[in-house]
Amino acid sequence: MLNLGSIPLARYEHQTPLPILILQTTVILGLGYISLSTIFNLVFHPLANVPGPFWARCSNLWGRYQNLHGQKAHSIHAAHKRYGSVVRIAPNTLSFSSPSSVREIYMSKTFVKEETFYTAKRIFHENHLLSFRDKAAHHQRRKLLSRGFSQAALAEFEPVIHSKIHTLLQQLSKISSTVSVFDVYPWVHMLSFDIIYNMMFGIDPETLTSGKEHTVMPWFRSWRLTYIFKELFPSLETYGSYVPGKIGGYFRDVQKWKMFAVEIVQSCRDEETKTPFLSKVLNGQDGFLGRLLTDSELAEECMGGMFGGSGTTGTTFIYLLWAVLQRPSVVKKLRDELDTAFPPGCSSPDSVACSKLSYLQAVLNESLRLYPATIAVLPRTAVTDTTVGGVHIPRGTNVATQNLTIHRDPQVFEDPDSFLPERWLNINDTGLKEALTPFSVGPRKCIGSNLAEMELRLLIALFFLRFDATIDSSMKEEDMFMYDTFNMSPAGKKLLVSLKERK
Ligand code: HEM
Repeated sequence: MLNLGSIPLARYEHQTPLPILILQTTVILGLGYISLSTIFNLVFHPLANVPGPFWARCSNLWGRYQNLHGQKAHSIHAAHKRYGSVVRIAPNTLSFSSPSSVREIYMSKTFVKEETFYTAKRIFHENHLLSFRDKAAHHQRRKLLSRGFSQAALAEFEPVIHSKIHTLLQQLSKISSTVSVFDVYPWVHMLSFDIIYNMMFGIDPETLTSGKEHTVMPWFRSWRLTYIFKELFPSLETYGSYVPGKIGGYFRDVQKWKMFAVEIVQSCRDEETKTPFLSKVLNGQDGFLGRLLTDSELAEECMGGMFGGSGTTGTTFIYLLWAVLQRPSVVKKLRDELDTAFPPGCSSPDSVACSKLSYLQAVLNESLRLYPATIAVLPRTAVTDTTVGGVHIPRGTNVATQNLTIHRDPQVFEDPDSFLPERWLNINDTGLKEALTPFSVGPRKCIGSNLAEMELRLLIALFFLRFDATIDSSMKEEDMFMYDTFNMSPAGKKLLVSLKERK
């Protein structure tokens, strides 16, 4: 006998449950989207004819993956060697290797900072000088903050730099009298941290004196990880601190850092601080906003300044030691110049006297060339159709150069991979100078370049006048691999040296 009731039941039993159905559809649509966009990127995209690594032409994930592994600048450099002066490093992004393109891109009004990359560089939900994309807003903020980096502000600040370098050298001398080999890396970074913290907040964090990490330092390291994650998932900017576990922990650290910085700014305001930086900007109007900055905005600027000003100078000096100490003839020439300029019993070197030393400057230039603290691409987006190096750039395309490649251009720098300070002596070739862009160029050039150079010149002079140093034989090239996270640092995060006070 026919059982009519069994027919709908059987049909129901063969139906796929709704959640599985949704999942299947999502996967199919997702795969369809990825396949279509890959085909579009490879075949129909306006940049489809520009050469580049296959996966970079397919998807942005190539660059994100390189970022996560600190390899991006190196992979782009290798791509230029393989494919030539214009390389497609993401479906919508071109990298240029010729020094002339640096000026074409970074001095032109046709480009703005690229959105994902620079929004990720915000610290805690607000723009700071580095992250602004709007030109008018940036121009006014830069005008305000420039007061804090003026020649007058730096001259006022120079005694602090001297005193901090003096503390560093005392500590190094003390350590070297007890151990034969030690790691100079954390000490040099404490120096640059103490200097910039002092400049921004007018407070001495005394990490050099105590030899211990400051509370802020781990939060600061966490921030460098948050911007890598934010580039991958921009919505983490808003929700990051709610994510459980380690990744959310980085975002919560940044939150703590922000609260800490706001408190300091508040107390500086209450005490009408005399810090070289804050005293110049606390009571100045931001012309774009038409008002004073809030404590939160100021805190963000100080935190941005700390990012710009600590790892960068510290890392530059570490690489300078690494390069110079392996070359006794360079040490001798530097030392001869210093001994002549500052004979025993003479006053201590100051920034004006150091800026006149041509060999010292040559050594610094060569270190900034081979080991620029920012080796990475600095992406910009075209706001209208334009050209770079004769290549048509449609509106909306991202373009960039990176110092790792510009500074090793064999057409400008003979024997580009060798450390040769002599190339900077008596130069008639303006091309050489123009191709040295460690601080970038144009309206977004580093605002702290004068501070950085002043700090580094003094440190080089005082260090080499006082110590004989050698690199420990256990140090390997791999330890000094330039690990790229926008600002680079040596992969091994150490520099083992032996020091002796000079007689
Ligand atoms: C050797 C040391 C340094 C190097 C190699 C360096 C390099 C750079 C570079 C390449 C840029 C351009 C970034 C971009 O376009 O995305 C930049 C911007 C910046 N740097 Fe430095 N920097 C150094 C030291 C400093 C110091 C000491 C400060 C002090 C606060 C600082 C603060 C900044 C700021 C605030 C910006 C953003 C400027 C703007 O967009 O208007 N930097 N730096």
